[in-house]
Amino acid sequence: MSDIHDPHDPALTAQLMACHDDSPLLTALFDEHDVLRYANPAFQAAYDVEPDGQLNWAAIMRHNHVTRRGAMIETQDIEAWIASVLSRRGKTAFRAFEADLSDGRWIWMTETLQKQGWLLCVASDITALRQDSRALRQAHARALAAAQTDVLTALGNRRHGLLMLDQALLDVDHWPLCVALIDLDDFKQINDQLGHAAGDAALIHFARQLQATSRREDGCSRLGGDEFLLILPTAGQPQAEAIIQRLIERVNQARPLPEHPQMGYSCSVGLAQAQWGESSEVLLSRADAALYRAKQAGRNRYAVAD
Ligand SMILES: Nc1nc2c(ncn2[C@@H]2O[C@H](COP(=O)(O)OP(=O)(O)OP(=O)(O)O)[C@@H](O)[C@H]2O)c(=O)[nH]1
Repeated sequence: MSDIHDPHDPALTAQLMACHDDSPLLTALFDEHDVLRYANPAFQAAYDVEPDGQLNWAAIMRHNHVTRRGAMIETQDIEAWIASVLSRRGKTAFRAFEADLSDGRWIWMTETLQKQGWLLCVASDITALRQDSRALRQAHARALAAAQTDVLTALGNRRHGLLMLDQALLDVDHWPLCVALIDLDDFKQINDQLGHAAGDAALIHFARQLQATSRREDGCSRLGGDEFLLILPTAGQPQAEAIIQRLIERVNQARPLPEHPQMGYSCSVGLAQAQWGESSEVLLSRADAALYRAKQAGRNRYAVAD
């Protein structure tokens, strides 16, 4: 039999790469740390980027924002914009959306999550499609994103977090699955002593630490007030504990308010590993009981649910 169907055939691989090189489709591959590992010439030209084995997606977006090339990003706060997109990027097996490029093109981007955590991005130029329904579609996409986003921190909001949890509990590919309920310690004091705006700044700061510490596939959301939910797919208890430990240490070292360089803060965490068939309500109530124990034990620590 001919080996033309052998996916490991080097000749076939070379042919496939040549196709990508010549293709008008924008194709890129990001690894599990969201570092760009491959981009075909169409993608490189569109996003003004060259893979160097270090550049991650967020850095590409910051560069695009500053230079006004590549992705069209209309925001006053690029970090909030990045946080908001990261709360959706790479969280589901497949996602597709429209996006504008600064050169005036309009693309249909698809993101396909590979089993090992790499993200395949393929986009086609849809500028020529009918413009009349475009505004409506964009408004719809914006409304959908807003409905999922916490206004203050730009993380997923409560509704989005709970929806992601329900989906994760049903997806066998996400198991083992852990969740962490996180609550800032004595947060009321920050508000009382330094004012509500300082409290807001601390909440935003914490949201950034949470995203920076977690993996791309993890779901970060703000449930309300100073309480956050971290969904950890494909993480057993030891891995989840390591991530939470890193988060607690990172927060301990942080000084969130430049105008109050002495002020630190901390958080407490209730960690629970999901059991097959368990509802999100029961899982969260176990995590909540663990969080309560962490608070009782002196705060600035995590406790694991029974
Ligand atoms: N600045 C600010 N404060 C908020 C916001 N939402 C809720 N809060 C405040 O967050 C505080 C939450 O306090 P609690 O979690 O009950 O208690 P705590 O002081 O953190 O103490 P422990 O949780 O027991 O460690 C309350 O004072 C709320 O008013 C917000 O969006 N911005």
